[in-house]
Amino acid sequence: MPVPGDDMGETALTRTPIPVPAYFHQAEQSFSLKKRGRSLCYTLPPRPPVKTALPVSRIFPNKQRSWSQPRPQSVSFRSPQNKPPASKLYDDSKGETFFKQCFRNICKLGRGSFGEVYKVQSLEDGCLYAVKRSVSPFRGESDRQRKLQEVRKHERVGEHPNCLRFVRAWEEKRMLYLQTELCAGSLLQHCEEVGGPLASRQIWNITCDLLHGLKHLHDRNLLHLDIKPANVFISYSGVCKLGDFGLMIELDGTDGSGEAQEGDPRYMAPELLDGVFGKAADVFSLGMTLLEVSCNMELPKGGEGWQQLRQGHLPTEFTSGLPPDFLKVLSAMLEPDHRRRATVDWLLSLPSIHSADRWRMVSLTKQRTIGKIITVCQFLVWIVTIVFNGLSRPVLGFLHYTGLRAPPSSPPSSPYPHHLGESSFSSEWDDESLGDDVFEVPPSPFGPHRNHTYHGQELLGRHSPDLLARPSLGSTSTPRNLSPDYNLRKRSTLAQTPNVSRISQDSPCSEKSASPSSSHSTSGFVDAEGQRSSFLPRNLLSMFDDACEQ
Ligand SMILES: Nc1ncnc2c1ncn2[C@@H]1O[C@H](COP(=O)(O)OP(=O)(O)OP(=O)(O)O)[C@@H](O)[C@H]1O
Ligand SMILES: [Mg+2]
Ligand SMILES: [Mg+2]
Repeated sequence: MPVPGDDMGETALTRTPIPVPAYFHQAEQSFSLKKRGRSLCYTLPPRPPVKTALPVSRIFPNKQRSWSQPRPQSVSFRSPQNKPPASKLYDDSKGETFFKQCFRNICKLGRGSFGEVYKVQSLEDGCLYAVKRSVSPFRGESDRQRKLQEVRKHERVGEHPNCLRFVRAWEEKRMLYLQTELCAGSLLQHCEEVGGPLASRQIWNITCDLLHGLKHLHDRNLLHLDIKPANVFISYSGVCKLGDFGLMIELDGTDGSGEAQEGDPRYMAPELLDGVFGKAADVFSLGMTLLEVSCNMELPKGGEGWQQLRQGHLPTEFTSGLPPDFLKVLSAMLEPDHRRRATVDWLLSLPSIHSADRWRMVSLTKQRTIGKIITVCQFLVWIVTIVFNGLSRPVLGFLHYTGLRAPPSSPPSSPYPHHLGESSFSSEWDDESLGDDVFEVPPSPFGPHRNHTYHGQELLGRHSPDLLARPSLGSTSTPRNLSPDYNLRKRSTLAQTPNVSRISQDSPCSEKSASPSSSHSTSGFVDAEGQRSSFLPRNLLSMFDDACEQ
């Protein structure tokens, strides 16, 4: 018997509400608070074994493809030309990789299913960046094309203050490298550090930032499809940015769902199960992200709790403490029916979001102004130190000459013996072998192997004491639980790292503006101590908190 359709061209059957199972109320118990210290490797499936060399066929002639050549090649879909990435520093005859010649590897920031992300310093401009290197070599041309798509997607996103900035990409020895702006960490890492629900001001700020970032994507007919706290990055000035565009699809008139993949099931919109890929799916994932960070709730990957959240039931034991305005926003984002779900434009037009946005603008402006004042003060202190040093030397020489002061027992060594070309991690980036363990993180100086040299941390400390304190992680998404002993050491280390007030700058690209001496300060905290101004160290992410509180 034909089923009568309604004016939306829908059958009555599709509108029938899904029956609620009798044992549904028990699902309430399936929600839990977030467990601390659980690393992402718990949730990721084991990676397939990687072949470290191209398969050699005895039947078909072994054609050398251009991308399997050892030379680096720039990857761009805007100007597709097979040419090496531009850098004055790169010398083809040296035999070292482009990465090794042009960057200093500081530490590992995190790891996802696609790549491992490293904090690096460009030896060309001195700025800090993040470089994501594909986790395994291209297995063939189709695998390569699939991986290269992330570059095309990044290029499509373009520039927006709430989207991670893409710098460039290149491929070398069957690996893809993506260079992006460096952020202080992911929202997931921030929440792990806070260890509880975020303050309401922070939540509003995150909501505003991410809605603006999402508007930028949706206005360009782009769907992110992988919005989650691990893919939201917090800049050094506390601005939230959408990143990891690996699953992004372009609607561009066509459905685009042919190539679409669902992201993390915890944040996935229900309609994706039916193959309906639309902007509403991103709004739902953003809603889930906000629910997680505002309630410190462990989102279910499946089961009753998963179903319940996708039927509009928000667990009241978690959401009861949320401000009513925010709860309204959350409910509109988590509307089960994608056709009735709020759009980004509608959300941005809400009075509550409007006023939160205004506060956000004011606090960011204030923060930037304070940052600039601190930078100017630092510069002045640096000038005064130089002038003082210049004057004190002849005076001390004179005193020594007149016998009033004893000479130093040994000549003072250069406090900054390290130069930019050096990398204590160079072996980590040894591309001769491309196996799984090539990118093992060097032991943290705070970890059990504290005797290891770890020059990179000093540089890290200059920009982000918070990251300095955060040990390098095998898996980014969830940082390790920090022991009280570790926190104590962290504090004392920070106290010895005087240049950290530089974090108040907007960009981690402060090497250029830094004093020449400080830009080479990788010899150790003790050396640096006597040389620098006495600014108090500031925790980067606490600036975010401060900005929120303002
Ligand atoms: N620009 C950056 N600044 C700081 N940290 C970063 C940056 N890019 C990545 N990270 C860290 O590395 C982690 C993994 O990065 P990313 O999400 O881009 O990798 P992925 O392999 O594409 O992950 P996924 O499995 O989600 O696809 C992030 O969660 C974050 O902790
Ligand atoms: Mg990711
Ligand atoms: Mg990804």
